[in-house]
Amino acid sequence: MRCWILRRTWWTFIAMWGRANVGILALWLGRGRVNIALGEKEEPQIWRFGWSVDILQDPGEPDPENQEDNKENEPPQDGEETIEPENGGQSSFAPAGGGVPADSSHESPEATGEEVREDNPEALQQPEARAVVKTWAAQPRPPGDGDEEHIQNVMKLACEGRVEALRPEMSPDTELRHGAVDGEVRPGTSGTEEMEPSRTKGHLLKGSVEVFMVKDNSWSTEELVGASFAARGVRRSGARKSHQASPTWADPSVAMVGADTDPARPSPLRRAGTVARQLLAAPVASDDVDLDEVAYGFMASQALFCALELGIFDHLASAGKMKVEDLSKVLKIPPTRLQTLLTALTAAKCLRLTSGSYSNSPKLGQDRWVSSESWRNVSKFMVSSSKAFYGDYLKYQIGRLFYARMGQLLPVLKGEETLNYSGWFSDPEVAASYTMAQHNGSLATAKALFRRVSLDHVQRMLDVGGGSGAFSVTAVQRVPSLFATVLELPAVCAEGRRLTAAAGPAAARVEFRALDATEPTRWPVEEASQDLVLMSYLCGSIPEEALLPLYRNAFGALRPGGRLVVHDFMVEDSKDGPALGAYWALQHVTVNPQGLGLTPSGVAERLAAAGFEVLEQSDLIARMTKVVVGRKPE
Ligand SMILES: C[S@@+](CC[C@H](N)C(=O)[O-])C[C@H]1O[C@@H](n2cnc3c(N)ncnc32)[C@H](O)[C@@H]1O
Repeated sequence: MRCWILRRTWWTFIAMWGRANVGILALWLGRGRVNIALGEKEEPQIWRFGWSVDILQDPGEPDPENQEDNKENEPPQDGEETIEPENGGQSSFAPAGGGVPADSSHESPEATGEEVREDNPEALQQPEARAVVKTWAAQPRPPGDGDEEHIQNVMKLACEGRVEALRPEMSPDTELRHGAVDGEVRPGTSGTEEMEPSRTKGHLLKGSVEVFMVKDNSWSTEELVGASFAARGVRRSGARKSHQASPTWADPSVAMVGADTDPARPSPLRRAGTVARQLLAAPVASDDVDLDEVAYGFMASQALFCALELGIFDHLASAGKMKVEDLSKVLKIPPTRLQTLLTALTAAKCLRLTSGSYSNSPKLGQDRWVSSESWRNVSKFMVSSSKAFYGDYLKYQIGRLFYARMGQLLPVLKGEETLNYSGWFSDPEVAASYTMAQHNGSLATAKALFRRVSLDHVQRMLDVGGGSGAFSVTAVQRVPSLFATVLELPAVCAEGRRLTAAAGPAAARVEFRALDATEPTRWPVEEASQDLVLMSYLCGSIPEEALLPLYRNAFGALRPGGRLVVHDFMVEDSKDGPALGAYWALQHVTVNPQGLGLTPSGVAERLAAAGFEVLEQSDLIARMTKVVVGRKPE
C-alpha cells in the first residue's frame, strides 16, 4: 500500500512537472508569437501607418522624392474604394468587404496570425502586447509627411474619449466586436435604407473599428490610438490590394497578405492588424449606464435642433468651412453665443474644428484616412441638398413638436389628461408641420419597406393612418397599376394631398379619405377589395382597445390571401430594449397614454385573434422599428 502511494506520488509529481514545463513552453511560445505579431524590431523606426506594404515590411524613412511613397499618402480619388450614397453609404474604404473572407485557404495560419487568437487568447491581454502597440503608435512622424494634423486630431479625440461609433443603426458594441472578429454576416439597415448583406459585412468591420476605439474604457489612450492606427492601416492598405486582387470583397488584411507578401514572412502591418483584431475581440469592460450621457443628452439634442433651425449645416456645406465670425455675420447671432453653440456641436461630433474653422463631416475623397468614415453623418443626413437628408423630420417633428410633448411625460404617467393625435391635430398648423416632417422621414423608410414586403400582385392598397402618403406614393411609383387609398384624420388628409401632388403623375393614383381609426366603424372601402393593408406608425398611436377592431377591419377589407403589414416602433418581446424602440414607445405615452407598448408578439397575437396567419416578424430600421406581416387565409 505504501509502495502504491509512493509510486502514485512520484507519477503525480512527474505529471505536474511535465505540465508545468508545457505551460512554460506554451507561455514562451505565446509570448514569442505576440512579439512576432507586433513587429520584429523592439523599437520600430518611423512608422507609416500602413499606406504601403513595401514600406511596412521594412519600416524606415520615407523618401519624399519617391512618387510611390507620396501616392500612398494621397487621399483616394472619388469613386475609388467608395460606395455611392444610395447604397447605404456605409463605408468609404471597403465597399462590400470586411469580416472574414469566404476563402482564406491560400493563407498559412502563420501568415494570418490566427493561432495567436485560438491558442493563446490571453497573450493578447498581456501587458507587453499592449505596450508594443503603444510604442508603435507613439512613433514620431517623419517631418513633412503631411499627416501630423491627423495624428494630433486622432490623439486628441481619443484622449477626450470622443472617437467612437457614430452610426445610430449599429448593433450594440459587443455584438459588433464579435461579429467583426468572427466574420459573421448579418443583414442590417443603414438609417432607413436597406443594406445588402455584402455591404453589411463591410459595415460590420468598419463599425468594429470605430467601436473598439472608444467604448472600452479600460483601454488607455495610447492603446486606443495605437490599435486604431493598426486597424485603420490594415483596412486601408488591404482594401486597395483586395480591390485590385479580386472583385469580391474579402477581409482586407487577409487579401493584402495573400496578394502582396510572402506568407512565410508576414508583414509587420499584417501582424499588427491581427493584434488589433484580437484586441477588438477583448471583452467589453463595462456594460454600465453612462448616466451623464442619459441625463444631459437633451442638451445635445437641442444643439442639433438649433443647428438645423439656423441652417448651420447647410451654410457650412456651401462654404466648406467657416470661422465663427463669418458664420455669426450670416446668421446674425452674436459671436460669443454662436461660439458656445459651435463648441457644443463640435463636442457632440456634429461639427469639426480645424485650424480655427468649422466644417461638417468631410466630403468623400478628403481627409479620408482618419476621419471621413466616422464623420460623414452630418454631411449625409443633415445637409438639405443631400439625397439622404432627414433634417426636416428632426427639426419639425422631433425638435418642435415631440421635444415639448416629452416634457409632459411625468404628469401623463401620473394620470393627467393629454391630447391624443386627433385633438393635437385639430390645430391645422400642428397637423401640417407634423405631416410635412413625417414625409421627409418616411420616404426612405417606405423604399426600405417595399424592398422587404413585395408588391407583386398588389393592385389595391389601403394605407391606414398613412399621414402624408409617403408609403402610398412610393408604392404607386413602384407599381404602375397600383391604386392606394390613404385613410387619415381630416387635417392630415389636406396636407397629405398637397405633399403627394409634388410626386408627379403617379400621385393621381393616391386618394385620401378621412377616417378616425379609433372608431370601429366600417371602413369606406368595399369588403375583400384590397390586396394589401399597411399600418405604418399607426398602432403605437392609438389606444390598445382599438387595435383588435382595427385589425378586424383590415381583415374584412382584404381579399383572401391579402396581407396586413404592421410597421412601427417596437421593443423586443423580452422588453429590455432596444433603446430607440423603447424611447419611442415612451414618447408615445405622451400622445397615447392608453396605448400598448408594442412588441412583435403583442401585435402578432392580435393579428391572430383577428383571423390572420402571421407570416413574418422582422426589423426594419435597426434597433427602432419592426414589421409584422399577417395574411388572410385563402
Ligand atoms: C407617425 S405618423 C405616420 C404616418 C405614415 N403612416 C408614415 O409612416 O409616414 C402617424 C399617423 O397616424 C395618424 N393617426 C393617429 N391617430 C389616428 C387615428 N385615430 N385615425 C387615423 N389616423 C391616425 C396620424 O394622423 C399620423 O399621420
